Amino acid sequence: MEWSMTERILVAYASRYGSTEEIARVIADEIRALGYEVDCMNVMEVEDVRPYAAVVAGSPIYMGKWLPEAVDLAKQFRIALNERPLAVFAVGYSMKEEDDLIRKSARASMNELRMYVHAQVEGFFAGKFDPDGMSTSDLQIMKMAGAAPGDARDWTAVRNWARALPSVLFTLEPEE
Ligand SMILES: Cc1cc2nc3c(=O)[nH]c(=O)nc-3n(C[C@H](O)[C@H](O)[C@H](O)COP(=O)(O)O)c2cc1C
Repeated sequence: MEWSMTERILVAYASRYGSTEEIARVIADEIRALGYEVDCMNVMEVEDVRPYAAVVAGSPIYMGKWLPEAVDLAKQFRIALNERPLAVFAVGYSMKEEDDLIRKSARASMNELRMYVHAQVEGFFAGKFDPDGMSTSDLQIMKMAGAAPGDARDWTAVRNWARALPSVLFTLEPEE
């Protein structure tokens, strides 16, 4: 099948405090800069994935798992998602450090998702911990985990991942 540059790509994200949304928007901008049409929206706003030639979906990791609404997207649209190229990414604060165990647990955050869909590409990005505006219970959990506030997002890593996506997903380099 030939993919035309006018076909649309969906970037869908879940996000509790906005840091994953910002990563999704940068991913969308990078793909757009390659000449593709891109829609970027919260997973809860997605009505159908069939208008899209490919889908990129991401969620932050909370207590070792994707947010439920992001898993729901995969569950609800599993047939259509398995019929088109799919890339997924997880955002977690633990990933500010490089470590086999952290990697393993980040990969495990997608276990439930993998029950429904098969993604061709998986990405893992460090997130952000900003106590401002955070719920008391979430703040308590982060404090108990001994996390220090900070923004560990690596925009170069995000951009590089996004830029490589169309050629990987479509196995076709976009035309200049
Ligand atoms: C209650 C709570 C639990 C979290 N659990 C994890 C976790 O299991 N693994 C991880 O890497 N990060 C964890 N984080 C960090 C978030 O994934 C990180 O802050 C992310 O950037 C938040 O994304 P958001 O701003 O889009 O909601 C947790 C944060 C909170 C507040």
